[in-house]
Amino acid sequence: MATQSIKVDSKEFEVKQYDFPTQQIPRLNYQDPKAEKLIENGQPVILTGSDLVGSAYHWDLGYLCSNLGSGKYTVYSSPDGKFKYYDEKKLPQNKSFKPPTSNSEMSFQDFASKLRKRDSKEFIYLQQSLNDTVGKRIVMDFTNFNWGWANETQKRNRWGPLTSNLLLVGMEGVITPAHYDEQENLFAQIQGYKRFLLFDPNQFDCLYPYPIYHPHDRQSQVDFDAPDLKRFPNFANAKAHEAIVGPKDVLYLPMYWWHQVESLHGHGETISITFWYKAAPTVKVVYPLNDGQKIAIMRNIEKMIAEALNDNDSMPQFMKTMVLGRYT
Ligand SMILES: O=C(O)C(=O)C[C@H](CCCc1ccccc1)C(=O)O
Ligand SMILES: [Zn+2]
Repeated sequence: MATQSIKVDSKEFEVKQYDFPTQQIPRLNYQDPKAEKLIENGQPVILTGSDLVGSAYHWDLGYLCSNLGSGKYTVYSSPDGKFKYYDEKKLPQNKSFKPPTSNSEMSFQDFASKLRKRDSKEFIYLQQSLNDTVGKRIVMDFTNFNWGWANETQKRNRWGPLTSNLLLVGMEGVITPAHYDEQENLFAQIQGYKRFLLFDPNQFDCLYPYPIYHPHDRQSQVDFDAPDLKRFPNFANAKAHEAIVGPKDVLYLPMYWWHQVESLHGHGETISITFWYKAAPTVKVVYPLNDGQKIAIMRNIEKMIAEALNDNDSMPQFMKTMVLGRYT
């Protein structure tokens, strides 16, 4: 695997090299009017100085072990370090689907001891929404997040309600392959370094998401390590943005923006917390539509066709009949 070293803020990072060009995402103080403008326009930006999770900067494996209580945490395991998300609710309609990762519930202490055992060939990744089973010190840290700024940002951009805070603790080298989410996201980094490869929603036709009824809905079908340009020719035109986030950074990750997330080697396990917000309700449709709105329309149409046909196997032929030779 070809790697390249990139410098960010006088720090050097060894990162995997892919076939597409990348350009850096701006890194601005959270109170900079330029940063607020970017968020308003749904453009990604790395925010410094917000202390959004300042009360969690001291979270490390040891502290979490002693303060997360004995609750169970969902830990994913992958043989190749890739953790392509899949929707378990769609497994019944996809009998032949083989999940690429396994997951199990374990105490944080068990997870931490698995992490420390260097010999384990498997990669593991803890992904758990913060709930009330955590110890009271964690609850206190959580209540001391910079909610003033978070709530003000949510209001100013007319985002919907905060839906969840996901605690992510990953081994060095774990990768969440390219996908998009349907929520606005303030991604707070606490320990370690994560490289985000971001793609504008208008790159939808370069990234070939799975069909909507597939467990990997919203994930790209393209294997970035070995892209199949026969099946996915337009991937050759993909253009990425890149953001390396470290401790105390917050990345504003706009809804519908594609992202691949890599926990970088040489800086220890990564600890992150997501702040996912529902989309701003569309009060009045304004033309021309933006790319996110077009993706929402495509998803609704795919859902309606799948429902109307009531037979996913006939969907490919139906879609080709509708488009090929007619809308080309
Ligand atoms: O914050 C984001 O949006 C990310 O993709 C962060 C990513 C883990 C996300 C795990 C996940 C993906 C889909 C549904 C629920 C959970 C990482 O940091 O590795
Ligand atoms: Zn995501």
